[in-house]
Amino acid sequence: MPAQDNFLIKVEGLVKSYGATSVLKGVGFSVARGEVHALLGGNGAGKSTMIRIITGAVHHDGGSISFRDADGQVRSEAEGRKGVTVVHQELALLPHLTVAENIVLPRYASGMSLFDRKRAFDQAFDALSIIDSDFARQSLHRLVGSLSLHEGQMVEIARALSSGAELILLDEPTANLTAAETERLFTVLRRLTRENGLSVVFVSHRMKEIRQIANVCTIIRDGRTVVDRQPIETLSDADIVEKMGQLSASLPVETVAKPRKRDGESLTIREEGLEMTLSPGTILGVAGAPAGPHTLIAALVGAARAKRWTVSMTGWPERFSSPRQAAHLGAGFITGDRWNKGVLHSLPIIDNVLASRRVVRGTRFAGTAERIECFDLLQALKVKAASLWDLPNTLSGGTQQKLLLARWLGVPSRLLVLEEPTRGVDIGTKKEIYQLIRDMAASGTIILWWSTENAELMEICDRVLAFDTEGRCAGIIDHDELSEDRLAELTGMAA
Ligand SMILES: Nc1ncnc2c1ncn2[C@@H]1O[C@H](COP(=O)(O)OP(=O)(O)OP(=O)(O)O)[C@@H](O)[C@H]1O
Repeated sequence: MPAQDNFLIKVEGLVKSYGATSVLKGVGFSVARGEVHALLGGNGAGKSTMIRIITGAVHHDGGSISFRDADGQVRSEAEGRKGVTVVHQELALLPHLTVAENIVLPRYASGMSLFDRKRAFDQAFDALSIIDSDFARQSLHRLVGSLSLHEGQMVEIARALSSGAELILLDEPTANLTAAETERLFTVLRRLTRENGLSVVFVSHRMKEIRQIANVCTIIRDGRTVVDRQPIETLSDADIVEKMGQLSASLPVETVAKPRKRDGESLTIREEGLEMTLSPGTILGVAGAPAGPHTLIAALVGAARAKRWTVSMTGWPERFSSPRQAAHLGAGFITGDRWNKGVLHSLPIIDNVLASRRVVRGTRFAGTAERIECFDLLQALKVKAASLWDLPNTLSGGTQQKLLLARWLGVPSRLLVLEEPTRGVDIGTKKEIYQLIRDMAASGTIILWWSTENAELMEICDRVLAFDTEGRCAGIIDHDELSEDRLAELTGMAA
């Protein structure tokens, strides 16, 4: 452990409230040079709030932040912050600029620098090549607005890695990255911490990845530090879960599955050379880089432009004409692009939760019965909101994800399509969500679940449809044959 004065950053007694809500109640946190530090805690514990205070985006009400240079000399907050960069859960890219412009923009922050296009493109190419040189070659001139969420994530991470920062704060960076991209990112982080003394703060709810990359961890619970700079290998998963106050995650999982309703309608999905019939209650996992899964998902939710896939189910057309038609006919959808396509930012929590019900039922306003329904749904998902009428941006990222899930819970659907449904959700709640989805399957709903987290697919799915990196179907694996190796082989993502 470094000497007391050798920390790059030290946060002490940090306090922050929003109105009557006390969020940080004296948090302490420090990061040494050259370490990968896991910052852990359940949804709403205060991790993002602390990160925003460190970067200066949010003011704190009390406590202190101090920065030191490599010689241990104290720096001003303004000077220290110059060495800090952050990748937030929600991407912060400018859609009307190209990929290259987005990557180099922070280097022109003074407003006085002249923009040298050739140099900028070279710098951006180098930055993006750190993660994926093919993607770098193809994408530099593309507008960021035309990128998928997954591509945007790579651009944002490349920008941070190439910024020359001494400290990178990564808030759930691997959601939307495939296993191979995550492995490449980790290789780069290991190299930069070892060779350049870069410090990394890694916020994640994916235990396996936390153990792969982090040396040390701090756990925050309800606005207070409960574990301070402890080497991660000294804590078992159960210890971490217990310290986070997530006892539900360590409860035994249901070993006897509920009997599934199998006598309803089956769904057949088809493309050239592939036909697959899903009986009611099937949970079909979808694995692989987004190119393939996205075409299938778009077809199932009425958003496809290409005519690659057709579906057949009684009362359904071969291809949905719109998302509205799909929803009316019983195909629900939870997008993986929470920020742009999921959360209704200017509407209160209650409207966010009831959105799907309103489309299906054709209602517009929240009556007393709907308010009670919304309240019950939030309770089922353990969402703590001061009021149903607050805006969703008063909730933490993982809690916003729960709002999207609440939208479809209990809505009688024939099919529910889920893209990374547990993104940013804490370990305890993940288990509860698995159970809720299993219950929906038991009532006969067919579930299609795309995830970049293989462990999750192996836990929840009856079968997995794997796509290769070109977007072609590479194979179907039954639950009993599922393994990390098999998934890596079929998706072309062996690390
Ligand atoms: N602008 C705001 N107004 C009111 N409350 C807020 C605001 N921003 C955050 N909060 C509250 O602060 C608490 C901590 O949120 P924060 O985003 O820091 O949690 P987190 O630990 O990052 O959670 P997650 O793992 O879900 O991202 C939450 O209860 C949240 O509702």
